[in-house]
Amino acid sequence: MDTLKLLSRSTGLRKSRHQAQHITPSSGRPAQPQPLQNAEDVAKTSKKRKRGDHGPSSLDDGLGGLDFFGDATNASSKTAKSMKSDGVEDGGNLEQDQTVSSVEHVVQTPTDEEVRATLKQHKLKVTWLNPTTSQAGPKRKVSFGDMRQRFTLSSRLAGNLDDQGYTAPTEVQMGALPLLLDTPERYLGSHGEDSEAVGNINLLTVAPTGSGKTLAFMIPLLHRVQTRRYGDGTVNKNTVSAIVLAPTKELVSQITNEGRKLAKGTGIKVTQMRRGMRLATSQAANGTTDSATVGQDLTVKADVLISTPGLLHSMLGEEQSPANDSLCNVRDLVLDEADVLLDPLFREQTLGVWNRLSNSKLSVSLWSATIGSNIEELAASTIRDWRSNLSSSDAEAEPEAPFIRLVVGLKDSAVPNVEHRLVYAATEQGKLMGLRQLLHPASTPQGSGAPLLPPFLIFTQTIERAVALHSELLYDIPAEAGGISRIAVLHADLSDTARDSVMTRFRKGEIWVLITTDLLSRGVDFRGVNGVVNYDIPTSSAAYVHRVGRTGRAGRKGGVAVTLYSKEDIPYLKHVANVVAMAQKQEGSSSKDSGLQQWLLDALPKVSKQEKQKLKKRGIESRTTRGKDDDPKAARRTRISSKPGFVRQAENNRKGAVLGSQRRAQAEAEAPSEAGDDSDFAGFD
Ligand SMILES: Nc1ncnc2c1ncn2[C@@H]1O[C@H](COP(=O)(O)OP(=O)(O)OP(=O)(O)O)[C@@H](O)[C@H]1O
Repeated sequence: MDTLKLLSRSTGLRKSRHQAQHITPSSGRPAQPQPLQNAEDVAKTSKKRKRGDHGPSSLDDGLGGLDFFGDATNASSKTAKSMKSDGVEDGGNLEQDQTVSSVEHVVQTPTDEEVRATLKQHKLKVTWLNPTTSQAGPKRKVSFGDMRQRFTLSSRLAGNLDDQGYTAPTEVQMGALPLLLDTPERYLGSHGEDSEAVGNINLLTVAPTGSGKTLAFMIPLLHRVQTRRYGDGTVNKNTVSAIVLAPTKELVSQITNEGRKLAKGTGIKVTQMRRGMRLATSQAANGTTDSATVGQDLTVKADVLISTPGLLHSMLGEEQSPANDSLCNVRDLVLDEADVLLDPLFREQTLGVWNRLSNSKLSVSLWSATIGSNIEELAASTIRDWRSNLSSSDAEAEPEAPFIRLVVGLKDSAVPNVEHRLVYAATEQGKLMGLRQLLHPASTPQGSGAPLLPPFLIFTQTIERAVALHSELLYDIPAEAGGISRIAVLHADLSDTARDSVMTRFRKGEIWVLITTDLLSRGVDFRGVNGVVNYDIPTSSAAYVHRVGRTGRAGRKGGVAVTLYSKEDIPYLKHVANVVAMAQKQEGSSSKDSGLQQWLLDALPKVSKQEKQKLKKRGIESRTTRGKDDDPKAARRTRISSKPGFVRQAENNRKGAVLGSQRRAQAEAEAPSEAGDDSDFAGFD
């Protein structure tokens, strides 16, 4: 019996898209947004995914282990269920009204079948990654309503959830909250010295974009910080006790914002790390050392610190002595968009921060919509190495925390509630024309389909191309409708203030079309985005999943993702087409709906591993100016313009001629006055 195989992932059929098309994100949110929910279908369909994975029967086995929805009265619930069907208690002596009240009590406790159906419906799959761990599991029912009692959640935190309008947890929250809020002894089956303390586990979660991962890590994080501060008193006020790392400044400030809303009134300080900031050491925050240090301008006190890995790593590098370690009390580390944080781009900084954390009770959680096996291995080995660096007394005192993988829905797939369109535009100019057709509702829909409703995001491969596309489209929105103020560009070369301003205006709905790079492809939550245009094809399937995940969030329907591709992209189209095909399979539509014929999909070349890596690193070669300083012709080819080269050349010639004649005219105008200084001077009257 494998109690670890909690659930065989099923692929439920979606409703027809014709129904979905009428529901736009702006038309309101579903009562309970569940990105993968499709109750009636899931109950009917179940597919075996792997040989030896026996689907429902292995689930039966699994129920003996991990059971999120049952509670300790499971056995009595079964008895009561039989009472319900029989109408009498064992022996048949109970009065009818007593039977009814017992039944009413029991109805709230799901039966095994209901648990199985719910797990299947929400496509939850939890796997133990520690090979030796005992497989006894928690038996908890999760809902925001009863969470306060079950996990002794503070009334403030529960109230803040309520104030934000969060009533029911999404799938990832259903899966992750019991794991993170419960005590580890339930999993380990042992009772350590710290048995009443909030659990110490390492968790790796893969869940679709927009499925509510932020809340799934933020609620337990705040609860644990609060418990440590007020419950067991192991941490003092305003001593950094939890860290969240995210790859971009935009995501960091969004998470800070969410955290602050949830922590309102709890006394927990959620702080966004900024350039030049210093952290108060635990002694200073405590008031036991020189308070002048704390009083300095840039020294901040924080309980929860949210940062990009680069900023925090460089701050730690500047810390004078490890004795003043401001992070020695950190017991929670969250890596949001973990795959990118552990990618070579950010790896050094992320691991630099991770390895600097010295508290032996540290829990690490990793979150993303796409986590490959290489990242999973890296995380497991980092946890092992980190532990091996603990002092022997610390390592002995602290049992090894379980490392658990939670997968919600189909791993590494795009959200199915978005309409995916792949549009062949042949050339660069064709792409610009295709984009204009999407922009202008008056134009006849052709290849790229019906026009998009603003607001929408346009992704390009490089900053130069984002800037060029922005200037090309600047006058495409009529002045009467707001003109150039409706279209903006956001990239890493802009100042922090400019980036903040664009984000705020886009969130407010003042900007309708936002052109950007992959900077905004991850994590950023714009609630009403109706569409995403991949002006340049994404350079990996994960990049596609994250880009298109900016629409269709929290289960909203009506989002559209258009990918424009030219003949240069064809060799790389397969990785996008595969993700689209998988999303459509989940949604129940065919590949034809995306604009890509099956025969073409089959005929597309497979990209080699080296090519994939090169593509991920450099993008489509013809669109990058990097390394082309000596070749102005190649650099010119990366430009975006609707005009063919010969027209641009003719225009340049004309401009040159006009400029030349202006110069000549100016020279002539100046010449007589110089020459005539003496001759024309007629003296004073
Ligand atoms: N329980 C809930 N009920 C209703 N809405 C929710 C719930 N949980 C989260 N949301 C909403 O869902 C949206 C997406 O959440 P979030 O940004 O956490 O997604 P995510 O899984 O982190 O996505 P990504 O992978 O793109 O980072 C947010 O607008 C959030 O407010």
